[in-house]
Amino acid sequence: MKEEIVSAENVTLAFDKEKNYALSGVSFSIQRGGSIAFIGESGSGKTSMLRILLGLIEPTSGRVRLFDKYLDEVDDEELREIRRACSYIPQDPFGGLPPTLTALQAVTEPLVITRLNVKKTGRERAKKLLSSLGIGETLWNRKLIQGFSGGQRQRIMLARALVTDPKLLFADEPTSMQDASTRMDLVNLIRGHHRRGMSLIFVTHDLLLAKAIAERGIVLYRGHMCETGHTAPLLKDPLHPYTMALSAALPRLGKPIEIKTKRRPLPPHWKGCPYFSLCPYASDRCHALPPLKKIGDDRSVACFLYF
Ligand SMILES: Nc1ncnc2c1ncn2[C@@H]1O[C@H](COP(=O)(O)OP(=O)(O)OP(=O)(O)O)[C@@H](O)[C@H]1O
Repeated sequence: MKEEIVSAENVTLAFDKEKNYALSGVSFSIQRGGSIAFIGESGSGKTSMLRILLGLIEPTSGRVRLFDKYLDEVDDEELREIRRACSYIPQDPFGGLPPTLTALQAVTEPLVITRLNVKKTGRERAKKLLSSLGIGETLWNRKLIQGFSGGQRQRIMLARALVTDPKLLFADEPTSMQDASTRMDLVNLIRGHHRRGMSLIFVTHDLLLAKAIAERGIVLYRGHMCETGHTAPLLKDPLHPYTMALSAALPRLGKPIEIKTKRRPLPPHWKGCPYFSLCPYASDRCHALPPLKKIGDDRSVACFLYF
């Protein structure tokens, strides 16, 4: 059986004293070489989850284990060692790179920080990664990061993340500024590293992209897990009304699928289903919070339609 590389146990995160939760009871695990996508709209808690997994913020409750170590038990050196095995692509390409370096310097910098080979082979690897992402020789040496566009910076961030051959990649909407063709270059590069053993935690609002890149998905809505499972059935046969709405919103040929949503005001300190205010199937039962129910081998859904 494969080793578990990441696990989150009932993670919650509250940002204020009123206990408005950015995350509520999120649990999952990934085995070595596995991949998972967090899928959800803006504000659903995807980035907060990544930052907790990286040890950048502490959860209000719950625990995270990376490479068999609980993050709340490791000392600084152990945390540094864990981080050396990981790469993180933050969401913001404008804040995520040192502005006064050239592209090549920005990509080789992690090799210096992680004390990996920065000499010939490291530089060659950096150049190869940049070229494969359309940042050629004329750009990588001559131009400083501050002169690159958002989309180009995203590609440089990906090269910088992959140059150390990480065991685990955390990627937060890494293709959001790409057009359709360059997006596939990024996706294919990530997939190639994943096929060679890299584990992956990917954040996106796009169900289709989640399927292209990750084997499993967790659909988050207002910090709650609505549905989990393999990404292909999540897309093809969504069970939770929120996943249905995400799937229906995807561009497709022919007549668009219409999902009737209702808008109901939520009372303050609502403790029921987080999707209640928009759900076309909401009933009185949904004033309680539906637990995540296992449906089949690798599918769970938190909705009273399935109880
Ligand atoms: N530092 C903070 N202080 C207060 N609230 C915060 C803070 N960071 C995030 N939040 C809130 O937590 C919730 C989840 O935010 P998060 O950034 O994790 O969502 P997201 O799904 O990544 O959104 P996006 O796709 O827009 O980046 C949001 O309601 C957000 O306003």
